[in-house]
Amino acid sequence: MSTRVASAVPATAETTVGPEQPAVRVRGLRMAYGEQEVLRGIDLTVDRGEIVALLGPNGAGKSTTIEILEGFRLRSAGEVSVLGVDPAHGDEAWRARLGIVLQSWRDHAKWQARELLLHFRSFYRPYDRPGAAGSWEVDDLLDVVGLTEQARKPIGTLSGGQRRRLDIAIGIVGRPEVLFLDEPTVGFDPEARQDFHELIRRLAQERMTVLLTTHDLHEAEKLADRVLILAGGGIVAGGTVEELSRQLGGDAEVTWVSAGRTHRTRTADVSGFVRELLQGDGDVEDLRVNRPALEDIYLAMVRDAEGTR
Ligand SMILES: Nc1ncnc2c1ncn2[C@@H]1O[C@H](COP(=O)(O)OP(=O)(O)OP(=O)(O)O)[C@@H](O)[C@H]1O
Repeated sequence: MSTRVASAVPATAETTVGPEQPAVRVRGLRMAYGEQEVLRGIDLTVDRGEIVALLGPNGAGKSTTIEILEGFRLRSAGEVSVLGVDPAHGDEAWRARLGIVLQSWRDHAKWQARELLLHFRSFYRPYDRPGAAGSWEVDDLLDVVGLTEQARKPIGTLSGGQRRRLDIAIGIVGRPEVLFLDEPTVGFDPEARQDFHELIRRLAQERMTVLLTTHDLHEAEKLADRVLILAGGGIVAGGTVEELSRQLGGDAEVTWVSAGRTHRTRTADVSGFVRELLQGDGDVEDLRVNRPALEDIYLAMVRDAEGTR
């Protein structure tokens, strides 16, 4: 757990976050490490109960962004609010409303999973609110993350995927309102990945807000309501995966052969174009439509954004 950070960032007024207010709101966020400017003024909003994936290449600033939101790192400039509080000034009661799963985490290899969860739960118990579900019963939580059999095993004997599930259990033991996950499924096999996606979706149905980072476009596609692509110091695109596909890869390539010659054109309106083509006088053979894969579009966009830095 991090210690609280002192801040040069002016405090913003604390507000109560109602259902209509976003869980996370960021405006003009900038971050420099010495001379290196990593974030150049990013804006993002995450609504209550939403699952948002922050996608981007190595070094894009994904961890930096969520560490600022968690209150672990002080920003250079910009406005940030998480559950109505500026993270640079968040107190322990605010911190108890967040869940955090870092990229890697190590504990003493001889501790047992159940013991460790009981220990972490004791930090959250004082902040359980009357009438609310409160922090998890540890045995229920072990069951939910699929670690019942490993409950009393030393942590050092867990596999990589089991260790990651324990990290996630630690992150959610206080039943957070907002959960930050930094590359949560690294080391998971496909089955564990699918279980994890189901778990996160189930938690989001209970109005938990999730902001996760990933390199994996397929993971973002499977899990997130919305994807934000961070590259070159800014959010270069955002939306649902379908919106991104339309926004970024709207033009499909249509090829066909007519009178022995191959023709090629790009269009956003494939059906309209093909209808007109087929209604025309010429013969049309070997008609093909190619849409670029989302992955190719993503890679091209990241290359563009990095090229303009
Ligand atoms: N404490 C630090 N001091 C100096 N530079 C840092 C520090 N932390 C991160 N950086 C630099 O900031 C940039 C962004 O790093 P960050 O870890 O936020 O990126 P990321 O998108 O999470 O990358 P990855 O996908 O590899 O985890 C990198 O160039 C990194 O070297």
